[in-house]
Amino acid sequence: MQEGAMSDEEDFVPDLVPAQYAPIPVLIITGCLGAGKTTLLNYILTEQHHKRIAVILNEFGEGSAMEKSLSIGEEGNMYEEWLELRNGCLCCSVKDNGVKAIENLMQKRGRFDYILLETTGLADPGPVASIFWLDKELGSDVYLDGIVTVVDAKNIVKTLDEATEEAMSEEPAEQSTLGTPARQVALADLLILNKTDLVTPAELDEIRSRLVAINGAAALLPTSRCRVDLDKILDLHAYEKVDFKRQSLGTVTLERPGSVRRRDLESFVHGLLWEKTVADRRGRPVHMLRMKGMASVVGEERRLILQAVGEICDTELASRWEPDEPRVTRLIFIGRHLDESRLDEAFRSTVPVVSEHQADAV
Ligand SMILES: Nc1nc2c(ncn2[C@@H]2O[C@H](COP(=O)(O)OP(=O)(O)OP(=O)(O)O)[C@@H](O)[C@H]2O)c(=O)[nH]1
Ligand SMILES: [Zn+2]
Repeated sequence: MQEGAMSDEEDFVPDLVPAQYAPIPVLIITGCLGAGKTTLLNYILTEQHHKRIAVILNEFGEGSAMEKSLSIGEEGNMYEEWLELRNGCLCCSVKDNGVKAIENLMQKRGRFDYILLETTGLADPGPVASIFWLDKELGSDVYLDGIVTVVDAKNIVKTLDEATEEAMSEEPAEQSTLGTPARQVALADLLILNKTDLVTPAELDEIRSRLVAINGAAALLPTSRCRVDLDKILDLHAYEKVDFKRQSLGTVTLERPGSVRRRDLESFVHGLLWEKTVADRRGRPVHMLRMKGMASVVGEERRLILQAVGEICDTELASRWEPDEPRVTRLIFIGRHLDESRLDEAFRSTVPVVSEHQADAV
């Protein structure tokens, strides 16, 4: 009830007070237990980043200095404690998925300009990521800058194999047979291949091809102790630009010059994600983990960005097309049972290219 009253009041505010704060980017850091997530956090915080960073820890592992320095709340309680870090950074630890922490963090607005959120090693990052689109109030405060998955080079092949076996024995037939480790890889915008000091160059090659087979769209940075160039991690803007350089087994891209109707595009995406209208040659419906897209929509000067994590989808208008920039629509899919020609066929038949003078038919 109070919340309702508050948002009513807020509705009047924009007329009187100019928007004071721009939405703050949130970077989700995920990866298996012990992969190096906290090492990455600590590294980012100690490097020069010219940002005031707020950190949200979603769990307590053993061992890391930062985690130890936080006292742990009672088991099962929603717990939150704030800690001032170097360079005016803030740190907070929570036992839930981090959304409540972000809401609370917003009360400290103005004291930070970037949020790092470390998920538990056992978690599928999908639900956390999609909350930024589902929760509209939260969505005006923060935006998802990207998902970084830290991979333990020493263990990843074994972890992927075991998790897939486990998932296959548990799940009923046509359900997701991808374990959490593979989902973490699939959802990544950036893969940090950590602990390269513990493997041979030949092993590294094998790991790379395993990762690329699951997610060929993510950038991949091999490293030790997460010492990566911060420019490659912070401000990813993974959901604003759509990069199509790579391709692989688990990744399909479709590209068509020209403009399309927004409603055609949406019905294609809905059919794909919800009605499962597209299947591979063996009749298995596409199991989409991630989709990113950028479209040129008739009658619209800005590019339309499409995003999906699992079945949750979001569209948003982004930057303007330059006057002489060729209009193009591109979609990238990461998932299973992806058959490029079937997808392309469905795309062509559902989303015809239309010319600008047909714009009134939108
Ligand atoms: N040899 C080696 N050890 C590393 C590297 N990166 C991190 N470690 C060690 O691996 C262990 C786990 O690192 P963390 O950063 O705590 O991993 P995490 O992903 O946060 O772990 P959880 O929060 O428990 O899931 C620590 O003992 C690190 O010092 C690396 O590149 N090489
Ligand atoms: Zn950790």
